[in-house]
Amino acid sequence: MAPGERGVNASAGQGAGTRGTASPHRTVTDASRGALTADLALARDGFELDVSVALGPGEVLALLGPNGAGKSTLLGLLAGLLRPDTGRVVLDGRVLDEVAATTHVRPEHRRIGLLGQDPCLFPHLTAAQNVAFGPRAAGRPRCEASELAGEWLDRVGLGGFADRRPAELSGGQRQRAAIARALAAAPAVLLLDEPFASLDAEIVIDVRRMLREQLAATGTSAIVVSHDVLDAVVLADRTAVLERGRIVDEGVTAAVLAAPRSPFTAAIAGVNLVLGAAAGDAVLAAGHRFQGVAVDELHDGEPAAAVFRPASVIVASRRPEGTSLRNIWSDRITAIDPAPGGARLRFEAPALQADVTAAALAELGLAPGDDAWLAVKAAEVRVHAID
Ligand SMILES: Nc1ncnc2c1ncn2[C@@H]1O[C@H](COP(=O)(O)OP(=O)(O)OP(=O)(O)O)[C@@H](O)[C@H]1O
Repeated sequence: MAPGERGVNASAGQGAGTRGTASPHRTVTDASRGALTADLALARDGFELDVSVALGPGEVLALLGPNGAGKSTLLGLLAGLLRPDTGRVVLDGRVLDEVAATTHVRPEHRRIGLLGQDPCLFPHLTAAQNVAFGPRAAGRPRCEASELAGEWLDRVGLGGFADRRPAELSGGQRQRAAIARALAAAPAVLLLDEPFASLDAEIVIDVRRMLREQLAATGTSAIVVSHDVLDAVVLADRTAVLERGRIVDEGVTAAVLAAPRSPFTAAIAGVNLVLGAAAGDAVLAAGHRFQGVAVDELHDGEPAAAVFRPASVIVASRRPEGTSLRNIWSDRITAIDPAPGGARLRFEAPALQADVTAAALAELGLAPGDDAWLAVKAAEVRVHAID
């Protein structure tokens, strides 16, 4: 593959569509490294995971989803810490798990690194010794491993901190050292489970940028579990959304956010999502017709979604009269939350949100439990098919 060419082909899902092919961030340096396919099922205490994931060489996939969706379980299976009930994991042509053939490669021999939100550095070793640990364990001579550790600490911006122990580093520096340690072991795939969750917001920006640069420079494939949509936007080529053990949305990150298929995806994208049945360029849902602009080929009666921004919703205490607005309905307010410049009103059925200015809220005189009239211009509503 030519430098700069992007050869990604992640697909994950049980019926969820895969959107787009562009891959914005990656420069793949080793086309044969980090190609992962996994079909996995695991049932445990009432929870069932059933997913297919495919990761191209050097590709970064963001895995988003609500609490308890199974994100950490999936990473545990890929890392070899958990054994699937059924399924298969193949990395660069090598079978790591094949339940039918009782094949299971142990975690330390899979070439898959796992990094959690806690850096888990050895407390009694210096930063340099921590980073040298993987190369030493892989049989590199001490001086070579130490030289490599020095190079890695430079790469992650810790050049002057080689002799410090973890307790003498800040949280951000510890996570940088942990990323250096993970990458110094030269994994084909790096799994990151909420790697920035314990860091302050301003530090996250720098550490996230550093991680993106180093993944790209090394051509390491990665799956990043996160609750933060920015991780998907900044780090990932593609995004998959996991809910209740199934992948419900997957594709190029921008496409997933622009045309969400699940309420969780819509929430992280900051848009309203009304799921229903297609009728012309509209969606029939909750007894209303949401007229919009079709961005997909729609088939009457087939599942479809209407997507619009909370700021596009007009809120009134009386039914708007004599207007050209096509979409007008009433709904009950469940909550009013502060929002930049005013308030965000949450509604019951269909469940959606509207942003109003503080002045408009005062004029409306509405409170939770009240019914309000809502309207949105058809031009502001995107309608897409759900396949
Ligand atoms: N060790 C365990 N034994 C049994 N069930 C578990 C275990 N760990 C997690 N679970 C259950 O498996 C399901 C998936 O959990 P998992 O931790 O994978 O979700 P998650 O998406 O990573 O959630 P979060 O975002 O909260 O970390 C949940 O129902 C959880 O209660």
